Amino acid sequence: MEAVHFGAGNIGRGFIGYLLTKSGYHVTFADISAPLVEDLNQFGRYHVETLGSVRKQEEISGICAIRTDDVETLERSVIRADLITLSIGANHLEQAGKALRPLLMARKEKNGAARLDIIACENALCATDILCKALKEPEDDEFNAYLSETVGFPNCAVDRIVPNAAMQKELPVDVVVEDFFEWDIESGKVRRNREIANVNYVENLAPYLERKLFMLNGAHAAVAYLGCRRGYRFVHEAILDQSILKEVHGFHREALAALSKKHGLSVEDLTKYADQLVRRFQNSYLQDELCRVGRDPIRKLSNRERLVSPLLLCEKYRLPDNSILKAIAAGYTFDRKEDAASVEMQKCISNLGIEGAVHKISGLDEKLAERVAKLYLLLQ
Ligand SMILES: NC(=O)c1ccc[n+]([C@@H]2O[C@H](COP(=O)([O-])OP(=O)(O)OC[C@H]3O[C@@H](n4cnc5c(N)ncnc54)[C@H](O)[C@@H]3O)[C@@H](O)[C@H]2O)c1
Ligand SMILES: O=P(O)(O)OC[C@@H](O)[C@@H](O)[C@H](O)[C@H](O)CO
Repeated sequence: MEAVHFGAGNIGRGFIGYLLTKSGYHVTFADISAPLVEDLNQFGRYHVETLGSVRKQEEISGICAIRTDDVETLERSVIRADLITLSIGANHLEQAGKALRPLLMARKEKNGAARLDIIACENALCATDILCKALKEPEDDEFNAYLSETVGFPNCAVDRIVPNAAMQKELPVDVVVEDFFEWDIESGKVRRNREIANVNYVENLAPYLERKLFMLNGAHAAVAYLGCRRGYRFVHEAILDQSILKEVHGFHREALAALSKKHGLSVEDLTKYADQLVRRFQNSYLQDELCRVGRDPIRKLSNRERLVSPLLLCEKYRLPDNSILKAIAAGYTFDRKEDAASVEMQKCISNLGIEGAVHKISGLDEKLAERVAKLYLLLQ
């Protein structure tokens, strides 16, 4: 089985490429970064080092890589692929969909009968749907019919903490990961790849996806933004701070009450899930930097994302929401010169004031924007 994976970054190498190779796929990475592609081709392998109380190193071999601007080579790989996956960042999906369209048109001509699945493995609600929408050509019924009949577009939830590796690496393309992983894929939309090892194929993805995005990524963002305020560098340091831990517990209580109400999930199971998340955040071996976890605050603070979505669910069910609001307020204080979105967000706050910025970026109404603004001022 042939897989093409777009985005040979942390999660691409540390989780998707890792699991697909272990499931017997030959993985070809496609990336915009020329040096990364060169390194992957030079070594043809990399190590995945699991960091925790037990350490282990595994070698992933037999892989290769293509630059996304090497369109001819990429087209050949897309034509023969059984599976295409992506982890390039949710913001890049639209552009990637447009770039993938001519490659799939070529596949339709040369290998049109072969089934294929395309799965976007990003932290976003229904990332594959975003890609699929960008791929379709409004004027081309024949191409759209080909996609509908032959290509599966399952959404998924993807979970493994893969930080930027701080330690000395044997190869420049080696990655470090935590022990835990979970990949939930929408089973009804799969056309071909039904046996990826250790994947949880589920009929109804929404509870899994929202649980992961709200409880892991939402609380992770809260740790990052509150932790940066207090001058911490790493997730495991920030979560040791009792005042931050208290906010994380509060965030989890609020988000899990809303998730339980919406999806009928048991509070007890969600509480166990939350406890496990805190233990994962406490993993000091990972050396996961708060600036990675908080990166791109405009995306994280937007409307259909990890912080505002659970807030709106709490509003809908009239549930307590103060810790989620506090995490959002802390998000607006994120100010890192190296993070372009944080610079843009700070400019937006200077131009519109905090309430105006919250309205623009998070799409919150006057009442909620005012509550965020009050908490934001308290954090200053
Ligand atoms: N790192 C994690 O812990 C983790 C876990 C779960 C999900 N994710 C999600 O996975 C995605 C990637 O995150 P990451 O941490 O691996 O980031 P990363 O920056 O390490 O990797 C992203 C890679 O995508 C490449 N890229 C960007 N645009 C591209 C394009 N159009 N075509 C091909 N390659 C492109 C970049 O060059 C880079 O190598 C994000 O959506 C993130 O939210 C990350
Ligand atoms: O990747 P982001 O920027 O959407 O979010 C940062 C982290 O919360 C995220 O990468 C987690 O480490 C990951 O989602 C764990 O599965």
